[in-house]
Amino acid sequence: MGVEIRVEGLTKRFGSQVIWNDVSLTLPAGEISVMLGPSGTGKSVFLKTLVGLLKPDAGAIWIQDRDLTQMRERDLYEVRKLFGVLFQDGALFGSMNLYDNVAFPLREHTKKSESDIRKIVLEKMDLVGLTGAESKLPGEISGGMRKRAGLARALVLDPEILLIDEPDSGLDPVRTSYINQLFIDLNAQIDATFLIVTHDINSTRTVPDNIGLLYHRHLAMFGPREMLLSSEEPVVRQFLNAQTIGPIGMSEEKDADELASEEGQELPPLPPIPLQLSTSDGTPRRGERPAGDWCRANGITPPPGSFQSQNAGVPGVRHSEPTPTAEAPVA
Ligand SMILES: Nc1ncnc2c1ncn2[C@@H]1O[C@H](COP(=O)(O)OP(=O)(O)OP(=O)(O)O)[C@@H](O)[C@H]1O
Repeated sequence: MGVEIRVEGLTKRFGSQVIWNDVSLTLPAGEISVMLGPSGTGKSVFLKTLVGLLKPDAGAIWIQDRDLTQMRERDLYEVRKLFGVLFQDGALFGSMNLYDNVAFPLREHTKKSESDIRKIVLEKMDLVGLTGAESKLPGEISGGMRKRAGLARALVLDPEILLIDEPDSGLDPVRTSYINQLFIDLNAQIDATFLIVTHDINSTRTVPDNIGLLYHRHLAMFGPREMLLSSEEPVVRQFLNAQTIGPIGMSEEKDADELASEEGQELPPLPPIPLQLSTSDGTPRRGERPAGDWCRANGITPPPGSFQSQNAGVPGVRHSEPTPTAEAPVA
């Protein structure tokens, strides 16, 4: 059973540099949320703060009625066991084979016997489609396989919360689709609360139950997928629809001259809201809602053509309904 995380008024600074200010949101238990934002807006810092690796300058992080920001190191150590974290590169030990990498947290944090460890490691490797690759070294496999090995390792302690930093960085579109499907299937199976940091708009439009956008040192918006995909708020609209017209420029904010030059230009229409990815075997997920539910409940007319396909509706989109399989190693 995943747990809810409630973030209240969180602020993080490094010296005089404010990373983000007064961030408040609730990651609903068992649901998949995505955090987006231009480079350098502090998405990774947000993940590290949630897991207690960085201390915020103000605010609270409530997990199971306890504020993580006020905990002593010993309690923090216990609470961290609720988390599984997948770092960008999988953070595998290069000299250990995949089996030993995945077994590592069990050997470090539990007193389980090697035969129990073996059962768990093989089960998690199977879950991420890596059966048979146990003896490979991280350097011998593709980036996608490394990420899945990192995911298996993040799963061995049966986390309630899974934090995933840019799972698609360095992956081609097909492998990104495989890993997206894997997240949906895993979420149904383990029912943990997922937070995924990504730059990939197509994944953002089809995978999560909720979307957040960090921009210009604050949380521009956080809410259900349909709310953000139908939003007319300029920053949200521009970012989620990968458009050039809007307040976001090449180096974060456009200046007054750049904005003035856009005056009178018509915004491209909002693309259709795609169907959300469903599990490969039809198993329902806790966060899943009927298509169009949020729009109906809030009296919003979705863009024409919405909820007709999983086409993400923005340039460069892929059509795919992948199922997880092993990938060929990259030479
Ligand atoms: N330990 C640290 N000490 C000082 N500054 C830091 C530290 N960690 C991150 N920063 C700064 O915080 C800002 C946000 O970094 P972060 O890596 O969280 O951004 P991001 O949104 O994840 O970027 P990207 O999308 O490019 O990965 C950057 O300016 C970075 O230099």
